[in-house]
Amino acid sequence: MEIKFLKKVNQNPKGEIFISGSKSESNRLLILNALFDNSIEIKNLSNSEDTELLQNALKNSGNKIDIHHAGTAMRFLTAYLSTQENREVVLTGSARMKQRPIGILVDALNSLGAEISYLENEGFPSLSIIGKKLKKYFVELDANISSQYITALMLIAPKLENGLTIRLNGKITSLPYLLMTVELLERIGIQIERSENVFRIHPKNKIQYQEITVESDWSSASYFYSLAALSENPEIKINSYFQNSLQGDSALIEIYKNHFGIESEFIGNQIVLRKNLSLKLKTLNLNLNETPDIAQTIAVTCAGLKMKCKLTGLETLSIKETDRLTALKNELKKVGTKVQITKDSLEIIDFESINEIPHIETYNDHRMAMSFAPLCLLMDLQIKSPDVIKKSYPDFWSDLEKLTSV
Ligand SMILES: O=C(O)C1=C[C@@H](OP(=O)(O)O)[C@@H](O)[C@H](O)C1
Ligand SMILES: C=C(OP(=O)(O)O)C(=O)O
Repeated sequence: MEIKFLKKVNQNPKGEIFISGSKSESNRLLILNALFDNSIEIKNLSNSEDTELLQNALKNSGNKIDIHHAGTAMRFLTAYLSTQENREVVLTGSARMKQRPIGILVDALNSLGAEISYLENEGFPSLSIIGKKLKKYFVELDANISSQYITALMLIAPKLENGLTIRLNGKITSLPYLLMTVELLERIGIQIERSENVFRIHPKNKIQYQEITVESDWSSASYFYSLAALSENPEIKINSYFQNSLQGDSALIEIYKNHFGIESEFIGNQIVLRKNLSLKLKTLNLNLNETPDIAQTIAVTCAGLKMKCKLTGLETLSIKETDRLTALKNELKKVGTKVQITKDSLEIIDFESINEIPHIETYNDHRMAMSFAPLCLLMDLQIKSPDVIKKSYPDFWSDLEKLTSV
């Protein structure tokens, strides 16, 4: 097994990096392009493996698509393929993908007239999808498991004959991702009305040719906020970000300012991260239901700073690339951090000294590798299967090195 040895770095991180486009925005725009005759010229598309997998899947006209571990792509393609008349496809994925639930989306699509069935376990991939013209225009579904199901429906909605009214039941999880979908649809000229938990998406057959520049990925930026927080005098420049972000993870600006003293100065589309050393660190209480992908980053920042915290709203973490709550508990222990978890929370309760170099397991989860890496400012550590980072951020190791080897 490949291992990355990270030697303790003595310098303060400094330098400039260019992070590629948001994986979430890119994946939405690729589906919209497939539906609307490539009318969008996408600039700064994500170079993540997940986006590449989706791009290849959309070019694949065969009858089997393996989407590996790309959850967003799996959900969006399920909806997309179910509307492609005269096509029959088996949509499958990695072993982990076959444990990530998709029943809520499949039920919703089948209730609209789709013909999707399970090839292995009920409620989970692999799927057999027979493309159909979906004629109904009302659907309701539970919104508390994954917002990706709802986005998947919203993306195909304008192409349905009568558009689609979506009623969401229960608490909406990961809400900013839904709002991102709404804003992107509106940007390409689709009309949407919302009243509380009901979204009405109007039909549209054609859109105008246009260029959209994807903002760089905020979840990827989180690791450098953590790096800044764990150092004394950082000066990290990250590109290219917008003051009006569609990405919920841009909440990092406020979270790292208020709790870790990291100031983000916008200079055009560049953000310069510096540290305000006068902020007194206090126990952190945060609900991360709207920003699940930065939970690991924040937990590890707290561990590195020996700062107690209680992170809540984490109920979706157990069905992501791995069970992220259990993975965090196991690996934080190796860096001397005692953690208690419940099904929706993580609490750092104590710290102890460690006598050996931690070997961090990554559980096929890119975010486990990247969230632990900034600890190299404090200790030597080893990260197993470092290539996992390619799922969202193939340049991560070289960018980290650039900032820590000045
Ligand atoms: O729509 C999206 O692009 C995403 C939605 C979120 O998933 P859930 O809605 O399942 O929490 C997030 O965790 C994922 O990385 C990307
Ligand atoms: C959860 C994630 O991705 P996905 O659900 O698309 O596999 C992620 O990138 O953290």
